[in-house]
Amino acid sequence: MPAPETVLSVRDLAVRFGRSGVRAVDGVSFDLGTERLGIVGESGSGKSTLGRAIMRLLPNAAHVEATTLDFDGKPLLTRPEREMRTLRGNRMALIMQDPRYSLNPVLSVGKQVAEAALLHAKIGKKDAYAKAAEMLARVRIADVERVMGLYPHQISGGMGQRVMIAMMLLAKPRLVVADEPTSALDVSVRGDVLNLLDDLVRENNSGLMLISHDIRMVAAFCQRILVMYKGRVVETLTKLDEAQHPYTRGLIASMPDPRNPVRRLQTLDRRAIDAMEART
Ligand SMILES: Nc1ncnc2c1ncn2[C@@H]1O[C@H](COP(=O)(O)OP(=O)(O)OP(=O)(O)O)[C@@H](O)[C@H]1O
Repeated sequence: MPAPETVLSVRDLAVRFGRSGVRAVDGVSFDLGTERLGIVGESGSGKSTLGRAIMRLLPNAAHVEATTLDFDGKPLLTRPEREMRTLRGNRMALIMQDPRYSLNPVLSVGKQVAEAALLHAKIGKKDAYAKAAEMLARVRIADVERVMGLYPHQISGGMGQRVMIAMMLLAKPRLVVADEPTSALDVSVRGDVLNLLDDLVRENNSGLMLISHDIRMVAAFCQRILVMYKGRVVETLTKLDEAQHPYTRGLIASMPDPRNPVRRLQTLDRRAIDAMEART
């Protein structure tokens, strides 16, 4: 029986696309507590597939297997889709790269945050708009009245992520999966969005999976990092200078270092990485 603070328990999770397809996720195991866990890897390493498998949001062509995939101590893989929909709207939340795809395009920002308030804050219609305005101010949107009247296509990516986080402050999810939540944003607002995400998970005692290709950003924000290569976890780190695997070192060397921006970036030495993987 997992400890009460275990949000998610994953053992031997594997995902295949198509009958004979390669394993996009291959034997991944980890526990997530009420912590910030980073999932990093290059493009195609299986990060998003892992996040979506946990949310049960993969297309039908995906075959998902695991010896354990428990959320709050209960198995996820056998839950009916109806239950999953309820879970996703309440206890589990997904933040994607472009928030405009997660927001309802035909509802104004004010209306959709007010609907979230009606659903989760157990208040009447009259108070829902006031609550929505309060939440939008909490995510540091300055001109709340104006923004409430806008539609998702009229707001910036950074504003969209703030609106998503405002709705999650109402839903109080136990698990937040954030898949590249800042990669489409201007550098100037990335830090603000990460800080809001931090407030969200701290306030609700949630577990956070932060998926990103940017190992430096993840290391600055998360307490633990799983490094993925070809669907497998090759290394778990708490700090970048613990990295032993040539792939992890390659990922670090291939990302710009804000303290040393003129350094020449390296490319991955795939021969060394594959030789190391063949030994394990
Ligand atoms: N719907 C799908 N059908 C078939 N193959 C897929 C599907 N989704 C992902 N894959 C494959 O699974 C592997 C892992 O992809 P995934 O998107 O999880 O990687 P990623 O690390 O998140 O990369 P990126 O950062 O580019 O999104 C890739 O080889 C990809 O082509």
